[in-house]
Amino acid sequence: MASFLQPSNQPDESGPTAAMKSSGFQTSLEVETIRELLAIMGPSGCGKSTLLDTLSGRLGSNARQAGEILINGRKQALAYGTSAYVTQDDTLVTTLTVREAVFYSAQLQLPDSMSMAEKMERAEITIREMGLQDAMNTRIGGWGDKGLSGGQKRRVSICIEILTHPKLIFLDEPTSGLDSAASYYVMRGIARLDHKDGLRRTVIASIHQPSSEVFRLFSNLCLLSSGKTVYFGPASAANEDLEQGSDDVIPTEEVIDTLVKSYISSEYWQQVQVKVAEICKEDFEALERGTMLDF
Ligand SMILES: Nc1ncnc2c1ncn2[C@@H]1O[C@H](COP(=O)(O)OP(=O)(O)OP(=O)(O)O)[C@@H](O)[C@H]1O
Repeated sequence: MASFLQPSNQPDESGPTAAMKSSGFQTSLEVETIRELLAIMGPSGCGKSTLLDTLSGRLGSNARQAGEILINGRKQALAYGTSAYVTQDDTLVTTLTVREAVFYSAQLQLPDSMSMAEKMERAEITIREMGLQDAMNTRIGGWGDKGLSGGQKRRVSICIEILTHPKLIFLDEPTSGLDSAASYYVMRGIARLDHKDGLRRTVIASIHQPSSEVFRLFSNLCLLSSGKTVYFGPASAANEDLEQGSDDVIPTEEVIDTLVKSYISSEYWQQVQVKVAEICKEDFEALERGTMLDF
């Protein structure tokens, strides 16, 4: 698996890179997750959903935002179909089967240039990609009308959002309300997408208390505390970095301050700065050559 710090030699095959610098919420984050999964973690109220909303351009007008969000090193709006946002709530029509729900959605979302047969095929492939082939003809169901399990419903919601093959996928707590097995199947479906269809995606998910199996699926971790980044780097390296604590009782604010300072003076922070600068330079050079980075 490629490290998140490895430069891409083939920018035209890469997924998008989102970078957010020093927002007005005092969150400072640069995200580089080409072909990998980034977990945004932290205690309740630390700002996970806010960061996700900010990166995806969904932040409400009543919130103040500063800094900039760069996609592949450039300020640009996310074009229709290039990104998807899967919310915590499944808003599905309970009387439809999985096949019907995904196919109807394909008819609405996919371009007129695709034939009905192609749309049907895309729907079926997407259902299989998310491991729902055995539930293809099961009604979604709701209160008093037992249908799919919670985890299966979440996977149907994800199917509907990935029909257009977005390269940037935001997931807000995709495992909330699910047991550890269902959480694992949801996240494994997402993690395997690239391998199944060969399309490369950037996935950014806020996640609460993942099991160790789910955590291992993530390549990178952004750990927040009170809206500040206390760690951003390879998920596998987070343990050793954060376990160096002390037994002394220190006020929470002081601990957060120490963690933020320690992160900013760490090699991970330095490497992220270098990587973001490289991406911006690559984009500038691509612009000069007239070969824009593909999104
Ligand atoms: N960087 C920040 N600076 C200041 N306030 C922030 C910041 N990020 C989020 N907030 C505020 O903190 C509150 C909680 O944020 P948010 O809902 O994003 O947290 P969360 O981690 O997603 O919480 P939960 O896990 O409980 O869903 C919101 O009122 C939000 O406006």
